[in-house]
Amino acid sequence: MDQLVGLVAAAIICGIVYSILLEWWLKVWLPSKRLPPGPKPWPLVGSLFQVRSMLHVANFLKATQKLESKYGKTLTFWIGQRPVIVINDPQLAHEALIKQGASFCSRCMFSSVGALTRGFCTVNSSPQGPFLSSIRRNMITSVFTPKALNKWEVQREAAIEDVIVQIRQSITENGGWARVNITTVIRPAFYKYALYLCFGMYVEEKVLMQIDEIVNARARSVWSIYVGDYIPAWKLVEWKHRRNVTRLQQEVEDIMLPLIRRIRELKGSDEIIPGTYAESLLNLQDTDPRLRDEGITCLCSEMLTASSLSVTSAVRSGMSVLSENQEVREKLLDEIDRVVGNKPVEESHLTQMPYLAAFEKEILRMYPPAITPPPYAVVEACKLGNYDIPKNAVIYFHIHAYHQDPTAWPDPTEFRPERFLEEEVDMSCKKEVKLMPFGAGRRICPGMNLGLMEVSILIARLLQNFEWSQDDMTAPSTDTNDSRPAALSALAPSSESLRRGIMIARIRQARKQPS
Ligand code: HEM
Repeated sequence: MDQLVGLVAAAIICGIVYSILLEWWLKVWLPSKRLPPGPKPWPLVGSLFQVRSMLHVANFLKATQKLESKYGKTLTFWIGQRPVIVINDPQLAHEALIKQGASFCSRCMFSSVGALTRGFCTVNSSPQGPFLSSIRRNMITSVFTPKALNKWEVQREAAIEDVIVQIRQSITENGGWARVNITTVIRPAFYKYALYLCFGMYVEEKVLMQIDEIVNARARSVWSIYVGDYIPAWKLVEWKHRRNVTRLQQEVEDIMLPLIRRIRELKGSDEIIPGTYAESLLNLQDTDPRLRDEGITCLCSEMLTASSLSVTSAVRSGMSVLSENQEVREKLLDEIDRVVGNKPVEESHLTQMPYLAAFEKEILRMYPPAITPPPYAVVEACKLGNYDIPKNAVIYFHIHAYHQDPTAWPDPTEFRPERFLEEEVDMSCKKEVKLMPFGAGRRICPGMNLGLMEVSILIARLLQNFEWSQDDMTAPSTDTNDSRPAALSALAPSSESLRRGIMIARIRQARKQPS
């Protein structure tokens, strides 16, 4: 009995304390901040129970657009004591990323990300500072300069040829047609390429499969919000995720550490290919002791993830649109025939193919592989428009919202590559944020030119070699890595086929040459 009275008394006291806290939070603390508006958060948990699907980034961002009529295009939510600000307004995104780039250039040091990157040892996850400058500069000079890109052209061509040969083989074995999953055909070929670029050697099929599992897990963790990153006590609930992440990181190290040691031992000898990404990182290690071997494994696996996920997603969207849009398909084929005839499209041909470039931009506008960059952390408290942005704010830039803005894009839901022939749009967003599939500002994707080239070449070659049609017989997608929100897929000619990326391929018959 005494116990029951004690429990009831404790519950009443907790209730009173919570109400006082709520009153103070809503009436005193919150109004003292001039943050962008948003639903009134609850103490301790914030907006977690007010926004549906807040823990899934794509669904969360989609939900914020429904709240625009009430709060405007820039909104604040809360998880625990931390504000999460979503910028759906392209002008404000430009002000933040370009005009105030020095404040909006860091990443959030979430423990869920730290566990997967040995303490933020990737370009993507590293917070602003000298270490980021050093690894980002190294990545650009050793992988993305024209000279470095030329060096690996043969391997890129081999990866593309690998994709074509595989599809052709399936068609032959199946008696004239094949059901092709674009994702599972392209990704391993690109892992192979990226592994060669990193270590100067090819690896067995078994290792490629293992890498695919790791890449998928990384992708999932990017598209989820882990409450434990905001409310430390919640980490207990997310123990399973943390255990999986640690296991995966261990697997990456088991595969890559021996390769790194081999390069260290044989550096300078003719037993290894010179100028690989891993070798450049070992050189960097000589001057920067913060970079350990485990960190090099993270940077190399970032190369695998970055070079395969977005490219595959864009090609999958492109092929799906082409399989249903005969007019665009014919225009592309005409251009390909005119520039290369029966020869395969190569990197050097791309500058002569404006329609292919316009088609690719329209794909990236309608179906951006990343609907937001990874969340930004604000370096120091600052003003943005009329708002005060506190130092620890988490910022999401909603790329999909900018690409569908009716004031920037006439008929934004219509798929029309010609819009990019009529108007030059700068994807680096220096003057304005309009088309931002690669992010913008100091963290803009360093692989932009390579990504654009790979997507164009793959689309052109897949179209040159095969006839594509939708596969209406397959089951709905179980691809958990498809980050596109349902609203975005709904804009596609056939939303389910686009999500699945599974299509029927046949060998393309020779076309009549255009006059
Ligand atoms: C169609 C292809 C691609 C798309 C759409 C894409 C998109 C993006 C986006 C949206 C970001 C975030 C930028 C920001 O934070 O503002 C990013 C960052 C990054 N991307 Fe890409 N990317 C592509 C291809 C590639 C390729 C091929 C590589 C490398 C092989 C690459 C490497 C990276 C890296 C390292 C970062 C992190 C940059 C940083 O945080 O400083 N990307 N990418």
